[in-house]
Amino acid sequence: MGAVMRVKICGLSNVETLNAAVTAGAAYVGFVFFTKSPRHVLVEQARTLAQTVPVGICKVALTVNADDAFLDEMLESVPIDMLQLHGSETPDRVADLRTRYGLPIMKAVGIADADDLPAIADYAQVVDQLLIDAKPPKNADLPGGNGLAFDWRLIAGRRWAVPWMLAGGLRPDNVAEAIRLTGAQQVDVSSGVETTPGIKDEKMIAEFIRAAGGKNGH
Ligand SMILES: O=C(O)c1ccccc1N[C@@H]1O[C@H](COP(=O)(O)O)[C@@H](O)[C@H]1O
Repeated sequence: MGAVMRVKICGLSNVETLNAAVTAGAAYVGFVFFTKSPRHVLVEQARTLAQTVPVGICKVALTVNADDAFLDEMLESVPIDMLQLHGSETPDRVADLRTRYGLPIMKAVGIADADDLPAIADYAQVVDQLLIDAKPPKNADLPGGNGLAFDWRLIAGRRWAVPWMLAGGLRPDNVAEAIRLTGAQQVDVSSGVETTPGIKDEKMIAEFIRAAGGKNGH
């Protein structure tokens, strides 16, 4: 029997779409704590949402170069299972955060061409998981969540020392091909299941998880 595909739905900000992700079989649900993002949630809002997530589904907090004061406050209130670091956090900063909070860390690494690949192995030394995403365009407002894919052939057949997740421009109509080309066993989506930036669609969420072959093991 093949490995179970694990799907993360990121940028959930209301109970309806959170429930849709849970019901459709998401293994991870993500909350974005980045004020420039159309998916940004406040700490209180995330707390309310996170409290409804069944045990066994990983609740991920996405932050971008967050400082300790914010992380202390957020993690005090919100029952988070994993930190996703989506900024320019260095390997040393990642290692410090992992020790400070005792939570699994997933570091996003942006890929545009082959020169970006060594950073994946560098971060693999200090994280629990890697998130391999498209590098944002220069001057982009957001370091992720732009609906942009990279050339998946760049990572075809490659393996790293820790589990990894594929992200960037995935949609219900391309995720199966992305999985086939890269061998990913975990995939992450945000804008590909939205009607407009920040507005998730329950049907697209279910369609994406079905197309990816996702199950949460429940
Ligand atoms: O989703 C956001 O708004 C966001 C903001 C800041 C950093 C990362 C963000 N999203 C993450 O980006 C990737 C790819 O997203 P997309 O599917 O291409 O829209 C994904 O990991 C999101 O978690």
